[in-house]
Amino acid sequence: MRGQTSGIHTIILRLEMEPNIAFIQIANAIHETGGEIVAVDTVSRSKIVSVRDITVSVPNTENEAELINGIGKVPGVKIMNISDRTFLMHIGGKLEVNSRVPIKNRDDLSHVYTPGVARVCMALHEDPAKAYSLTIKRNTVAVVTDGTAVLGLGDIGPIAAMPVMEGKAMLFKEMAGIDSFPICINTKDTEEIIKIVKSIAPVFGGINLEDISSPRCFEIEERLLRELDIPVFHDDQHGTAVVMLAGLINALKIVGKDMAEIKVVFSGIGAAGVACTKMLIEAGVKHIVGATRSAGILHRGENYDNPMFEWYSQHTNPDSITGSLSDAMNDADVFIGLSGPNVIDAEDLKKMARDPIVFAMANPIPEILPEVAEPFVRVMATGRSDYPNQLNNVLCFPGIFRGALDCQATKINEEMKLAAAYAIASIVGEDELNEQYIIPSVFNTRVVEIVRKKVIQAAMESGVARKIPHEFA
Ligand SMILES: NC(=O)C1=CN([C@@H]2O[C@H](COP(=O)(O)OP(=O)(O)OC[C@H]3O[C@@H](n4cnc5c(N)ncnc54)[C@H](O)[C@@H]3O)[C@@H](O)[C@H]2O)C=CC1
Ligand SMILES: CC(=O)C(=O)O
Ligand SMILES: [Mg+2]
Repeated sequence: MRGQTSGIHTIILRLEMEPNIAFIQIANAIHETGGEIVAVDTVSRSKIVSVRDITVSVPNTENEAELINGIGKVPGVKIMNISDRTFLMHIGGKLEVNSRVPIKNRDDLSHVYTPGVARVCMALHEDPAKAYSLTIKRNTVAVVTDGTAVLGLGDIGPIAAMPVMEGKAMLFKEMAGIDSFPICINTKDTEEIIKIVKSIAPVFGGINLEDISSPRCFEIEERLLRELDIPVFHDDQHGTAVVMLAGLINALKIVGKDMAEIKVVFSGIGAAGVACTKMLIEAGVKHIVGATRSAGILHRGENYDNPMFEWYSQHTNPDSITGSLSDAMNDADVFIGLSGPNVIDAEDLKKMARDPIVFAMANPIPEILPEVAEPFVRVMATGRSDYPNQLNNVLCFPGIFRGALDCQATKINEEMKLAAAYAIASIVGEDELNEQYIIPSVFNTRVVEIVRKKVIQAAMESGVARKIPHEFA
């Protein structure tokens, strides 16, 4: 069984072993504590001692402690070092900045820097639009957070948010060739965040807002959208909504149900939950019910302090049902979780209508683990990479920004988001579609290109493209 703590967790144990030790003793000690040997490398070997690196995947941190304890008890084996592969990959950070033009001599220097650079500065002073051809603006996106809703970890602050933001920047680069940089801001004040983002905007071709908690994230995005002329995209809202819709389009084909007929239950009415709800309403879903831990099912009969709960209660739950999340699950066709770990159980799934679809998308621990849910559901998806059907906004943000940057869109509008959702769904062919494959892999190299094309088309048709890429001319 895969662990709840953080998905695949790999450690490398450096062991010093006396020559008479049978490796099977070590393998047994690992196996007994739930570990799985991934690789064995011999570092050195002599008549007295041999040193080996054993790479082991462990289900969770408790098993790791047990495993180390177990190996420590094998006679003639000494643990020399334990390294955690995840941490090793973070040493020194995950990003660096490279220059695109070599500086080999004085002449190069005088072109890329002073005095030559001054002429370029003046050209930009006369015509700021040239920033798209003469600076990094054309291909650079800021990944902006205040660290208040980092994955499902909550308000862990801007420093602790950095590994996620560096990760997002890596994904922009690896998947779509977009340069991006983490901007982790040390304030939670809405006005201050808006002011900072507006101040840094000249450098960037787009702003990807990330892991900013609700309801502040809605105002921050709305204001920036109005006040900036470059795309501003809150990934946790719209990237998630695009990918969720893509998954649902395909899951509904499997169960033979229609958007207009289904009943959808949401857990978690935050940034992602609200945006996904809006997207489903746009896609024609009529029957949506949302529930939160504190307020239960949101309904018209109640007044809520949270403005988004108020909006939600007015725009969903047409039958004004009341009760808990568990009550909402009665006869639901689809459950969408964008909240926290283990909020539903098998009993809740048993109450659902035929062929339940469950998207338990909370990271890193879903609302219900697939191994618990699978006996009771037809289609199961999570946000994680270690289960089938990964519904994660990484399928959207690289391609949607690639498209927006390539046509110098002033914004990423609803038309572009819907186009991205249908583009992602279309990658899974009718002959390939099945319960375990409703959404393309994040490593499917066609995703970015297809999303890019459809997004550019939608931008052109909806009048927000400032440039027509040559293949569309
Ligand atoms: N798979 C994906 O691509 C994505 C997944 N997510 C996940 O969705 C969740 C929510 O993210 P955001 O909407 O950005 O955060 P948010 O802070 O805006 O909203 C969180 C919502 O979930 C509720 N919640 C939090 N912990 C809960 C718990 N233990 N039990 C029940 N309800 C709980 C909160 O009350 C709030 O309504 C996170 O776990 C996040 O990792 C978010 C974006 C993308
Ligand atoms: C995937 C993502 O953006 C999140 O869980 O916050
Ligand atoms: Mg996020």
